[in-house]
Amino acid sequence: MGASQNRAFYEHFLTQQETQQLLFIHRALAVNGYRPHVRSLTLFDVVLAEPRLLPPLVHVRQLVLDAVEEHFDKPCQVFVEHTSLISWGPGASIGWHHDSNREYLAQRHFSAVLYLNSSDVDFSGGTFCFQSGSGPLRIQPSAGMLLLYTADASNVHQVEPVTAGERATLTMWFTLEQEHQEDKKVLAALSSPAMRGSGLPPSMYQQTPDGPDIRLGPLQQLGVELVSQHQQQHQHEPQQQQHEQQQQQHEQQLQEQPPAGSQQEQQQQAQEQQQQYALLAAGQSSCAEIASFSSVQQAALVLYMLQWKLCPHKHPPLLVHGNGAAGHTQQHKQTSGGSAAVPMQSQLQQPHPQQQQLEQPVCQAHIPCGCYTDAKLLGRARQLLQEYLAAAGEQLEQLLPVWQQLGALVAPAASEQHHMHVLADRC
Ligand SMILES: O=C(O)CCC(=O)C(=O)O
Ligand SMILES: [Fe+2]
Repeated sequence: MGASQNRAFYEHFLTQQETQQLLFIHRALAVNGYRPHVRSLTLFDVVLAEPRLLPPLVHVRQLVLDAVEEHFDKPCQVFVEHTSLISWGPGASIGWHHDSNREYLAQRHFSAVLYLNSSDVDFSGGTFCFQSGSGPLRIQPSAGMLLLYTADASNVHQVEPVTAGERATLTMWFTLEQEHQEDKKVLAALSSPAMRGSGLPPSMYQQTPDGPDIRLGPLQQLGVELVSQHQQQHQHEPQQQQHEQQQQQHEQQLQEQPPAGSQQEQQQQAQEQQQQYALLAAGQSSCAEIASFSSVQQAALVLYMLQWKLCPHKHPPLLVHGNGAAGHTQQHKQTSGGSAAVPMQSQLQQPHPQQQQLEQPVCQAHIPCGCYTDAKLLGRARQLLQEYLAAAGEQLEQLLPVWQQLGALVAPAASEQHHMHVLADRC
């Protein structure tokens, strides 16, 4: 990876298989684009034209978002503003500009260009250049390479004309302003009166307190759905009693806690705690509640885990159980090649007394997928785990069963685990 504060590039961000999938989607669906010699396909187009092709695109979109948040050090603060698969034919070019140089583009804070094919192999020309004091910094596109830069005037750039062949990219912009996020725009457009039918079926997105989120749509394909506890109570009356008990326990816990901040803060906290999610295994006669969450942040951890199931290499996360001792972790690192274990216990500054008494082993997340570099993966997983654990706080003892159940959901059957390790070794 090459990097400076306001730009970075990763040479092999995607595998050949991933780039091929995106190229296929582009070739299957792209239409003549917004400029001469350009063909383009937005996320909106894919949702509309062939939603079955969404998962590989949504998967890569999430990888790029993770990379942006990590490189620009904005964990969980960045929203995708626009996603397009774009190809340029002979004659296409763009002169010197930066990506937020119009009033209607002011919400764009970061840009990402993911190259899906290579110059001098698939096309000629099409060199990307950053303006710099000592003369242009020239970047030759190569398949799987990701370029990140801030969209402001510190990154004036151009693309030289393509002279032969077709130059293909996944181009994305990102915003820090939630109201400009793509998911909401796509859903609003799809639900507008101008569209025939009644808009995008809710099975293709999920509602969260932050609004509809199209990224969660693929959960359906995993046989899992995320519902609010409120919905669940109404859909599954027999479970109501149990939930009422849980809620009472929560309220009791809240009352027992020493006063923290103003009454208003406490009320807000209580409200947040009530905004719970349950992750349900779909298609079961009685919905199996797998976990409940007090914030989207925590749900994100679970989704993050589940997204691994969409990995084209089929490397889901493995949840391994150990005693949390360094020796175990080390041994695991050695046997699993480049992948890494995340010792959850070490994230805790003050282990909960009940946790110390636990006879049960502490869960460790072991995520072997080679799509991520270890550093990126670890950074993201650590951050999410930290947030999860901080939020779990007093409820830590509830965490273990949650992870165990999640493990059953996302990890392969025991017989497949050896195979997974073999795959992980090759990453
Ligand atoms: O395709 C590229 O390499 C960059 C394109 C670009 O600068 C833009 O679309 O604003
Ligand atoms: Fe640009």
